[in-house]
Amino acid sequence: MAKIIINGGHKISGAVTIGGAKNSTVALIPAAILADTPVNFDNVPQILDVKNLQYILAAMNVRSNFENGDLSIDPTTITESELPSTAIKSLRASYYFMGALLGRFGRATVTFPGGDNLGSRPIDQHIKGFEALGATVTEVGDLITLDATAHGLTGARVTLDTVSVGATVNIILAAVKAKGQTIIENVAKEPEIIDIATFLNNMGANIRGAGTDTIRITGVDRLEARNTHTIIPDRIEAGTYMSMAAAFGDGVTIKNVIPEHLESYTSKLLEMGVDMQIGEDSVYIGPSHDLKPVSIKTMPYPGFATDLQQPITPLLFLASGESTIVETIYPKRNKHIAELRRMGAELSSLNPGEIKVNHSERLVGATVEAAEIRAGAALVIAGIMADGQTVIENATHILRGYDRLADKLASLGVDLKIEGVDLINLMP
Ligand SMILES: CC(=O)N[C@H]1[C@@H](OP(=O)(O)OP(=O)(O)OC[C@H]2O[C@@H](n3ccc(=O)[nH]c3=O)[C@H](O)[C@@H]2O)O[C@H](CO)[C@@H](O)[C@@H]1O
Ligand SMILES: C=C(OP(=O)(O)O)C(=O)O
Repeated sequence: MAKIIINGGHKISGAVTIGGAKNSTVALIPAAILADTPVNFDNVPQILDVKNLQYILAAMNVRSNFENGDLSIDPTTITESELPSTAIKSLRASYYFMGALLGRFGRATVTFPGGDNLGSRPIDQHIKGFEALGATVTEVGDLITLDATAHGLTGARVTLDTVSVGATVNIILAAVKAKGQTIIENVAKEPEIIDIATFLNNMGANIRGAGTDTIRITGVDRLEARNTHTIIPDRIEAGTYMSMAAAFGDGVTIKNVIPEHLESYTSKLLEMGVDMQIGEDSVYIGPSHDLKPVSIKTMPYPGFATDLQQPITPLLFLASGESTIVETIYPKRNKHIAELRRMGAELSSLNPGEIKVNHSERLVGATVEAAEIRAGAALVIAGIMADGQTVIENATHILRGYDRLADKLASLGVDLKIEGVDLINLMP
């Protein structure tokens, strides 16, 4: 079981470069199996989710090679195979193999995905989309079987009942080679969805409207990669380092950022009074003084991201009064609260989805547990701020999605070590 051990209390400074977006990468890799040629990605983050996706690809006889942030995938020898359920369960985005395998073979059998424990995470909207395109969906226990081999997939109009990133991408993957036109309404507008549409369109797909409420897809027969796809920077990783820098920094530059992807986040930091200079593709955060409390409500993009409500929390401890967070996407996403309280922080949740964060004068190191990736990110920041040693157990959740965490934090001056994870395999 991986552990992160931090000797806190030392201010951070310097520069950190943000990696490729986890939530793009974990969709692009399954999307690659739709290609009729090998595909190449760069700016790929070194995260456990990528390793597990490579493992799943290998089970389908799809070779992949990952070095120095460059990932090549050759899906031309793909075979239909049983997918390794432990790897499928290790991450949420394994659900993209449903759409991608449907698009490739007209059928798929995939174990219900894993991913972080944020409360209930249904996939009914994904299924609704697959059925609209003509797939028969059967669920037996944990196994979901999708089958459209009798008549093939045919374009259809699908209106999502809930704005869902996963359902939007999964329906795109299934529709991209379907017969005719698919129209998906009430879709998610996250930048990662635009990234995936760009990758597929550059291979010859016909996807229009990514980034708006309605996406139109006209099916094509072949997808051929002609160039390397550069993955967009991870806005959640960037937001995490911005919070860390504002909470306990002496001047930190965060590079490889698309500031437009973080507007609802940076506007909250500015409202608090964080010293921030936003450049074209970088953000400088100066030392913080006299921060004000804020009210935050998580919303689908372009609203305040649920994936940043926990990472911003340690910064809220510095504010002069009580801040409130309303978590509308995952009301039970509060596994950080008890752990931060163990470190001396004052925060509580009396009603589901409502968190009150108070000024907390001093944090002290403790042994805590990362129940999920962003709860873990909050603990990393708190551990850096705390006096003494913090041991974060169950740190695999954090390493699922934070690129080269140990190297990046060490370069900012953090005294930390990671134990119990196969680091050699995570190195370039
Ligand atoms: C791999 C990936 O990209 N993960 C992100 C993705 O997760 P994920 O794609 O799983 O999240 P969704 O956007 O689908 O979920 C949004 C909301 O819709 C609900 N819902 C979703 C699908 C469905 O079929 N039925 C349904 O009711 C969910 O319970 C949740 O309340 O978006 C989340 C919300 O921004 C982020 O926290 C995750 O980091
Ligand atoms: C919840 C997250 O990831 P996943 O959907 O992969 O579990 C996240 O990145 O914050």
